[in-house]
Amino acid sequence: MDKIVIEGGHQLEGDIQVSGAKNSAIKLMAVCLLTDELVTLTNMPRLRDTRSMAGLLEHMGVKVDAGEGSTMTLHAKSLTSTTAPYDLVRKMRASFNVLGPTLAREGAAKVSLPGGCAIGARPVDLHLKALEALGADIVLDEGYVIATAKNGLTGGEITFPFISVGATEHAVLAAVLAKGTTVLSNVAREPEIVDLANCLNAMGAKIEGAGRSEMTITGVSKLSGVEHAVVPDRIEAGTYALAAATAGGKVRLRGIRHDHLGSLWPLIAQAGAHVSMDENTVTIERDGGLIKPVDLDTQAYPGFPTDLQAQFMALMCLADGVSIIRENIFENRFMHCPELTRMGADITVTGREAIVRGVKALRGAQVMATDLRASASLIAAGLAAKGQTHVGRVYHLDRGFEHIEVKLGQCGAKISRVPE
Ligand SMILES: CC(=O)N[C@H]1[C@@H](OP(=O)(O)OP(=O)(O)OC[C@H]2O[C@@H](n3ccc(=O)[nH]c3=O)[C@H](O)[C@@H]2O)O[C@H](CO)[C@@H](O)[C@@H]1O
Ligand SMILES: C=C(OP(=O)(O)O)C(=O)O
Repeated sequence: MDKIVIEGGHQLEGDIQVSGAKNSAIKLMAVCLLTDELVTLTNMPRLRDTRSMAGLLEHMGVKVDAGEGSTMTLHAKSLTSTTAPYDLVRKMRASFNVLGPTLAREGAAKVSLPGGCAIGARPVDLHLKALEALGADIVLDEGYVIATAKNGLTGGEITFPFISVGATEHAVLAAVLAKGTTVLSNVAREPEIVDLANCLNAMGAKIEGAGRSEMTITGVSKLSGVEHAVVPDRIEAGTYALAAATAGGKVRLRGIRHDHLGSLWPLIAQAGAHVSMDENTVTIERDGGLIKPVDLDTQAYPGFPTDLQAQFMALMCLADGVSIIRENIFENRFMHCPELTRMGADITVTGREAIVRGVKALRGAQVMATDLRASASLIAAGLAAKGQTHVGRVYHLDRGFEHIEVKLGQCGAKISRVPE
């Protein structure tokens, strides 16, 4: 397995092109199960997660062509299997979302309970309740969800008790081909949900309200093929913005939707970095002045994303004072704290809160990536630290960041990937 080695203490200077969003791309890939026509996705990131999803879809009979660049075609002319086995689903959470579309198309599906980042218990009860509300019969057997809908799915009313991105997407993916109208209340409003709805609507679906708390879906009997560009990755963009603020320097992010990170920019500015933007770029600049402490509270969109919490913490480790970071979405998403502590950070975690007492400098150390975004926080800390940092278990990183060492290297970071 590879590790990332960083020689810290070099400011970042340059441009970074933001890729398509991993968390949209993998759900958009599942869309192909809803049509026997060709689905072409452009601005696709090349990631371990998109490869895993492609592997699962191929197992089900989908012809996937990932080509060389950022275009992927998927053709589910007919399905050869309605089973998504454990070995293919355990690698990532979103693969579970093949259940709804397969059920909608074939009337039956058997899908392993999912894996994904170990950041909490992450049950799928809301997904299953949503599918049941659409008429699915569901049993759990030996780690698999076995779902049937002999007469097809029918529209229903679903009020989610709390916001879930995955369950919202899953309900949408199932309801588009259901008979009748589905009303979804208290849904997630993330840009990735809007991206999914835009793609499905371009295929002939009738989805209203994406990006708002209530969505209405009028089922259609058939969806056509589509060509759709994946929305820019707001989490990747936010990660590089925070890395620039942490390491210092000036980085211009290209191909970004800055309106998707409305909760981040004021906090970066409050921390002491200068943020400027035009239509498709955002520039982050910090000249080495003091980093100010900023408190943070993760929330569902449009609140501050949990997927940037670890990276923001890396910045706060170097603040001139104390900040309190509260994680409201996942109950176990502070595993980067002991690793940052190995680099000299002063962090106390109590339940869902981390108290970060800023230190004057971080020191390079051997650290371990515990999950995807935690890995990125360790890299940002390593860029700012004195000396060498070795980040192990980079397979987490490869799930969701396209060529991170190349993109940072182009901005002057001394970063390389070496066999462990
Ligand atoms: C592949 C993908 O897009 N992953 C993202 C998605 O994950 P994911 O879709 O898994 O996250 P959810 O929004 O569903 O999870 C929110 C909370 O709801 C809980 N929950 C969820 C479903 C359910 O059936 N029961 C239940 O209790 C979860 O354990 C968690 O505590 O949204 C998260 C929140 O923005 C992001 O951090 C992840 O990067
Ligand atoms: C938690 C994440 O991914 P997953 O939901 O696939 O584990 C993430 O993208 O930060």
